[in-house]
Amino acid sequence: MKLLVSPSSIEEAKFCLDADIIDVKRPAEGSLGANFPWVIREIKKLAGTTPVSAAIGDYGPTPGNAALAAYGAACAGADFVKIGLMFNDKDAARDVIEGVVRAVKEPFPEKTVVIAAYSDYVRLGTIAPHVMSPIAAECGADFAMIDTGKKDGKSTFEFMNKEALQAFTDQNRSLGLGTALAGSLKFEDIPVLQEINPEIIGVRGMVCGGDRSTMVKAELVAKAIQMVR
Ligand SMILES: O=C[C@H](O)COP(=O)(O)O
Repeated sequence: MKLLVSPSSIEEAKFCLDADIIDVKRPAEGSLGANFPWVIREIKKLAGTTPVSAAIGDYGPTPGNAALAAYGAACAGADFVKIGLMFNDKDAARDVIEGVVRAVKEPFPEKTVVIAAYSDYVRLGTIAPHVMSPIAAECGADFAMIDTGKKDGKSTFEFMNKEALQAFTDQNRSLGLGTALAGSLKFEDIPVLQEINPEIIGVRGMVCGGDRSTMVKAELVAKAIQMVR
């Protein structure tokens, strides 16, 4: 299980260099809010051989917008391009995922596409993670992810229990997809996450000390790395 940490700036990224994946985002623009291409570029330089991920946003059914943003993130240097589906329509999900996969993989076949659905999909009225995964697999994406869509401090574990997260991870494995789990995860969730054993867990609030709108703290990143490895 690898640790993905989400800094929101170049300054914060300096505290995340020992994580397995550095995930560039702009929390002020939503759960998977996109940061600027120059920030992705600078963090990629800073990261050296550590893979860099970039969130491109929480999207409605707008495949053109999503594909262009995905291409932009890949051109800026992201090794992982991550999109959230903030709508509930299977056909539209297929269009968005197809667009994003093609935009990234045609020029950069080695890059990784991550499709996120939200653990709080019922309250958001968005596509369920287990419905999204088979579509992501059919379209050639690499990872299916769960995150919380509304960042109000409620954790993914408040919306999906261990069994549901395990079923999602197993389903993805059988579809040939990797799994990333996130959503206000806490240090005390790490043992159960290790039992579920997704390929990646993603954190921000945990390494900010609980409030994801504050700065990432180097000592909390070190603690998370030590607990995960
Ligand atoms: O990709 C993972 C997210 O950045 C998780 O953020 P969070 O832990 O604050 O919910």
